[in-house]
Amino acid sequence: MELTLSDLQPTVRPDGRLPDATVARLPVYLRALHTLAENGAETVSSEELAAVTGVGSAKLRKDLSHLGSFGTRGVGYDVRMLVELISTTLGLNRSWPVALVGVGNLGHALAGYAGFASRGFRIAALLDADPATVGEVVEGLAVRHVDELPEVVAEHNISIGVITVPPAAAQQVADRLVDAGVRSILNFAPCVLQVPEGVEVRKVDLAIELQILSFHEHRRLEAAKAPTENENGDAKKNGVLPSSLKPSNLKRRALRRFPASRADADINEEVIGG
Ligand SMILES: NC(=O)c1ccc[n+]([C@@H]2O[C@H](COP(=O)([O-])OP(=O)(O)OC[C@H]3O[C@@H](n4cnc5c(N)ncnc54)[C@H](O)[C@@H]3O)[C@@H](O)[C@H]2O)c1
Repeated sequence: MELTLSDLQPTVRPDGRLPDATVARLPVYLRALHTLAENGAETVSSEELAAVTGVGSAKLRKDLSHLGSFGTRGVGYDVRMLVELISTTLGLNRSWPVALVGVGNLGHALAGYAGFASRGFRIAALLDADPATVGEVVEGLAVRHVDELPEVVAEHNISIGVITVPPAAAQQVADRLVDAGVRSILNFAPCVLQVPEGVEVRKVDLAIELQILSFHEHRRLEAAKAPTENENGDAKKNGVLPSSLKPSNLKRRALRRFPASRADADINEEVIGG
């Protein structure tokens, strides 16, 4: 059966919201669908899309069912239609003006990143506090002083603020963005921001991502060093927590080393167990 976009009615929750986890996965599906479309694919099965996005196919089908059930058995999803639907759901069928505060190393790099525009985000303003930077033209935009934030937000109808200042200045910049009327903030500074209810903050922290990778590398190395050390004595490969890292053994070792400090030895099994 041929379906048109008007047949695709998102089935969001009664409160008008999609589950947060679904929202977080939609951009991942969208990126994969763009690649499929560029390679000439017209349809895609849920299994194929699941494989290229690394999401389980049942979860993927459930996510897409929130947007309207439109996959055709034996044919799959219409790639173009799915791109439209996800883009509309994410509000990407318009361009969002973004203000970036902190035009240092990272700010310069982000200002020059072409990927924003192609995904629906336009850097409309750059701001900084340093008189040496204010007035500099970066990617065709003259850097404005951060004191001008309220005027800049009104002038460009800014909806999203990006913070790329040092952590010590990030809260103050967030407060200024909120006072100026910005309700969505992307924070690159390694700190937690306090914002009033109704303001969305997303944090990007490369160091945290690297630390998570470090944990997995560490596990792999430990498993390779002691392949026979798991509980059954099997020589299992990756993904097995070696006994030296097992929470119970870590706890025992810690208690041996620091017998007076039971609290310190109370290791969070959930975190270590992965
Ligand atoms: N999220 C990540 O993965 C990631 C990666 C690298 C850096 N960072 C973080 O990004 C931030 C910027 O890093 P960088 O290397 O570009 O630093 P930088 O020192 O090169 O640039 C910071 C800029 O912020 C400006 N600034 C300082 N206080 C300000 C204020 N109150 N208002 C407006 N502008 C102000 C400075 O004048 C400077 O131009 C830091 O917090 C850093 O830790 C994050």
